[in-house]
Amino acid sequence: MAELRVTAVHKSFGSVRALRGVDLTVRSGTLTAVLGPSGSGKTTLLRCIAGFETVDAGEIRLDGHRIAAPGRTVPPERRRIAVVPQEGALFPHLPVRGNIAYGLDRRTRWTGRIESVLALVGLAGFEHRMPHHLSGGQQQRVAVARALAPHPPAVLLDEPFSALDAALRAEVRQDVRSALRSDGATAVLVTHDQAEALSIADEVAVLHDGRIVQSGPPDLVYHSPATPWVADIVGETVWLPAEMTGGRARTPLGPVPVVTSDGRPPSAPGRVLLRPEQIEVVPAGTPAANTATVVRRDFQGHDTLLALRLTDGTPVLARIFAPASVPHAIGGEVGLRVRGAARAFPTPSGATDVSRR
Ligand SMILES: Nc1ncnc2c1ncn2[C@@H]1O[C@H](COP(=O)(O)OP(=O)(O)OP(=O)(O)O)[C@@H](O)[C@H]1O
Repeated sequence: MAELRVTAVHKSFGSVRALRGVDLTVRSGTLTAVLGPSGSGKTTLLRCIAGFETVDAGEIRLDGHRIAAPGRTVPPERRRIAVVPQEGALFPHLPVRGNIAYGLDRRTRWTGRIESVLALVGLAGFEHRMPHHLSGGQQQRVAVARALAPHPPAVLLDEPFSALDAALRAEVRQDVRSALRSDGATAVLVTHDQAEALSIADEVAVLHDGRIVQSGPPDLVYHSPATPWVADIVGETVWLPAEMTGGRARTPLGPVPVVTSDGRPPSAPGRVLLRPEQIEVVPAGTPAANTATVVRRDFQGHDTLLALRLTDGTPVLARIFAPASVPHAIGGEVGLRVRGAARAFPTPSGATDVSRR
């Protein structure tokens, strides 16, 4: 397995600038999730890495070798990078074994590699099944086994779990993650699903309009987003207008300690970011709590996301975990307190975004 390094890559289609100077490094044996909304350039980036598209500027290196630059393109078959598409695209007329053997040389077919990659994805003993006798999740596991079998230098996964239903998706992605890890694969997964990116990647790279705007470990990107846009794309947000002085912010939820990306205490008006799990719901009338009215409930099984409105009209989201200790009927009143510090974005443009929710 090899390090993958994308440096200042640009790619346009006519007047559409799909990639505008992408920098991305995927360390050997790690998985990076490229997270971005529709049209941000995820598939184009994957296709440039795989060799299905040329690059207009910049370069891509795999294990130190330059595989793409303007006027220099190593063809896809010589890159040996494996691609797992959205739906497995298995050969329907071949059994599982035949599907995996397809890309292997004759000798490797009989080394036990097919059995070992099947075991890695949790399908030991499935060699003779036909694809139409497999569930969607099993088909995707076979697609991953097929990708890993020839020991490719890198594996690219293009929204590989999007066709699976929610419960199966969580299970298959964790199994695929551990298969990639056990095999030491260098992998890039593109997705627009923030939960997927945060849950399976070693690093998350956030793509916005053809540029990586932040990359780092999932907890860093979630807790210390570089911009308000990144904050919104990686999770639910509570934006509050704030006056900031000496490491504290005056907000509609009262005084809150704040942190900034450079560690310096902000001293400007702007807005602060909290995550819904930082909002503690207590009984209405609790001393030092802010009164709020419940306007919507989104029950998610293990937790519930509450949309609330403070008495001054400010919208707030709170995540409460089952079993809820405080009644929270729609239209009812509760008290709110803040846990931990807020992230400060001392920009005067804050009010516009706050009004979105
Ligand atoms: N072959 C092409 N010809 C013209 N425009 C293209 C082509 N491929 C992609 N684009 C444009 O480039 C931009 C980025 O597209 P891309 O498919 O890479 O985004 P994406 O993040 O993968 O989106 P999605 O999540 O919807 O698949 C879009 O504006 C798209 O319309």
